[in-house]
Amino acid sequence: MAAAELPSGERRRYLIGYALAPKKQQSFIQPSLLSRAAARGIDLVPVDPSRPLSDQGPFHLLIHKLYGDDWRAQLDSFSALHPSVPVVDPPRAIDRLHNRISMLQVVSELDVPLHGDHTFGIPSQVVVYDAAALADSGLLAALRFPIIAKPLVADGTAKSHKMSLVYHREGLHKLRPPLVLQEFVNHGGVIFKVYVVGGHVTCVKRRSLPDVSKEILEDTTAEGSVSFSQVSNLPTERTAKEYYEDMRLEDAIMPPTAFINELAGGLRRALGLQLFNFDMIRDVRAGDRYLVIDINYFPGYAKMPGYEIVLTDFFWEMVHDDDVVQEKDKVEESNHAVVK
Ligand SMILES: O=P(O)(O)O[C@@H]1[C@@H](OP(=O)(O)O)[C@H](OP(=O)(O)O)[C@H](O)[C@H](OP(=O)(O)O)[C@H]1OP(=O)(O)O
Ligand SMILES: Nc1ncnc2c1ncn2[C@@H]1O[C@H](COP(=O)(O)OP(=O)(O)O)[C@@H](O)[C@H]1O
Ligand SMILES: [Mg+2]
Ligand SMILES: [Mg+2]
Repeated sequence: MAAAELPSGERRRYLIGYALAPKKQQSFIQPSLLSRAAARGIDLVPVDPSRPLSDQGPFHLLIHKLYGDDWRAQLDSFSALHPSVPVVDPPRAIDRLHNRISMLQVVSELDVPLHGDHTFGIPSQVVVYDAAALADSGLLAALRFPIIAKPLVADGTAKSHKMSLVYHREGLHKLRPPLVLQEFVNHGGVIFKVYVVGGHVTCVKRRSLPDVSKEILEDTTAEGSVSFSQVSNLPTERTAKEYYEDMRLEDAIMPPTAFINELAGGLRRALGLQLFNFDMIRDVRAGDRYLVIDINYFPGYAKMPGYEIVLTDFFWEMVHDDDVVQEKDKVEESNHAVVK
């Protein structure tokens, strides 16, 4: 659809403010996105988080991935002054993704119709708040090794991506709580990344950690742990050379589209978020069982095929929904005027 036309024949333009960290701006705000959006009458402009939002714009939509109380206060006062301007997404809904327990709780509680024999869930996990709990055999009894130790907080810092694969109980001593200890599930070295942009869903395959061999799984004396960070972001050549000599990513079979769409739609509704992705693995022990292991707010969309088109369509829909809201406001105002 082309940009909306005003009665004067001019094209109506829409201003979208983005509040993103410099690294995110660099990856997301590509010239190809700016030009695609501009052709639909949408201009993307950076906001200055240190200045009142109401002094900038006027915006038809705000998108953001910034943290902290100051930023939240900024958004709150902006929304109080401009209730009809959508802010994607509400900070309270994003918060849920900053803790690896509350993040996956949503998946456990999700009630969506199942597609055929395909099921979903999350790996078994426990949360550990302090060093004493790491020595508590009762707490750990429910877990089978190997496990992945993940920082409890997922706030986008390098530290929050630092993980350890732990083969044996002894390997736990080195860890620094607060942590989530999650069962490592063999999944054929392939992860499915499902990108959600409003009602749009795209699934891509990425390399993941390789399976742990039968020998190590059965070796009760296996020792130690291995640290790693952001496997899915490792350069392909290096990953392939180090881990994946036998495995071909292109051979991995995608989960059925209907299943992915149902799951993504259910998560979108339950989370109340428009912009996120989730990481999913297929449990090799049960072929049609998928486990969600991670949910990320406003992920690296530029790596999603055709991201410019998908994001521009989303912006267009958001600003036109806004038109509906503004029209509704006008109607309500005139109704009040009549009653008065
Ligand atoms: O840096 P990018 O573009 O690879 O995107 C990161 C994501 O990679 P992905 O799109 O899933 O491949 C990345 O996803 P993973 O954690 O690798 O699953 C995160 O979403 C990361 O955000 P944050 O550091 O957790 O706040 C994302 O980083 P930010 O750019 O938002 O900091
Ligand atoms: N339970 C698990 N079983 C097997 N591999 C996992 C599991 N959890 C995470 N991984 C691997 O570790 C990587 C990083 O874990 P993830 O929870 O996605 O953290 P991050 O937020 O840093 O991306 C995943 O992309 C996947 O390769
Ligand atoms: Mg991840
Ligand atoms: Mg993550």
